[in-house]
Amino acid sequence: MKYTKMHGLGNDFIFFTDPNGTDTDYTELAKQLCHRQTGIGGDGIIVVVPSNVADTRMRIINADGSEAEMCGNGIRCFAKYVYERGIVTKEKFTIETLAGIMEPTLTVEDGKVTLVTVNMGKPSFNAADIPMDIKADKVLNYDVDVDGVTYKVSSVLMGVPHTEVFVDDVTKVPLTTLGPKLERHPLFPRGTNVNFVKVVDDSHIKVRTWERGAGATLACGTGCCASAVMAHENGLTGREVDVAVYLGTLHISYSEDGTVFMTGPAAEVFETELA
Ligand SMILES: N[C@H](CCC[C@H](N)C(=O)O)C(=O)O
Repeated sequence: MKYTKMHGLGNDFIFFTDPNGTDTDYTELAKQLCHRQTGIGGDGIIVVVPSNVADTRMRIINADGSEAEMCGNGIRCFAKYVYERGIVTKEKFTIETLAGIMEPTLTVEDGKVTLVTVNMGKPSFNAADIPMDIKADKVLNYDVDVDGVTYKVSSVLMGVPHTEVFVDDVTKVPLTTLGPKLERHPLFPRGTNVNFVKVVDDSHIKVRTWERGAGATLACGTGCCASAVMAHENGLTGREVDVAVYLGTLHISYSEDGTVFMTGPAAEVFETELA
């Protein structure tokens, strides 16, 4: 089987195509391939499978084997992968995901995809959609207790569940201690990704993420979208925000009608054959 290693700002994935992969259980394969010592290494695997409702379909399985509904950095890489292999030949097309149909628009130079803008759809704010076990139309600055300490969180569904914690310095956040405790907090029946956010000014934020099913990652695309959306909903930024992560920046546009557009790079590292 041919595997391709790709990343979006360091959020890395192992890609392959499976024409018969519509219902395949990839749990064990994901754990095996994502292992950083005994496998290829990655935050997840991403599989190209057929779609009846879009030009193609993306399945994303986290390193722990759990399947996620969507992946922002992954879908930019997915768009590059399918275009450069001729699976899709248009520079604007549709991708079926468990979170709905997403629409990438490609920047192509000499046949190579150099930048991808994705229509990520609209966030869902109601606690029941996230899901979060409280009654709220929108979850802003909600008090959550973790080991006797109260944190103010803002949670949202941006394809996948995201919980925002606004901080003064993203280099001093309890990513690997508080991250997993919020990820699996009883308030979130399907878990949550956790983003620590520093607001720099009206159009710049910095984000560090602990991902559901993958742990601390170098970037999280849906997390950058969720962070920009909730920074605006908290009155802290405008609707056009550059989100800085370890290895670069995503531009998030949160339109007046609620639609979110994410623009950023996608990189192919290597391709290999494994038995
Ligand atoms: N770990 C996430 C899925 C991948 C999201 C992230 N890698 C992104 O770029 O959006 C979850 O289980 O919700």
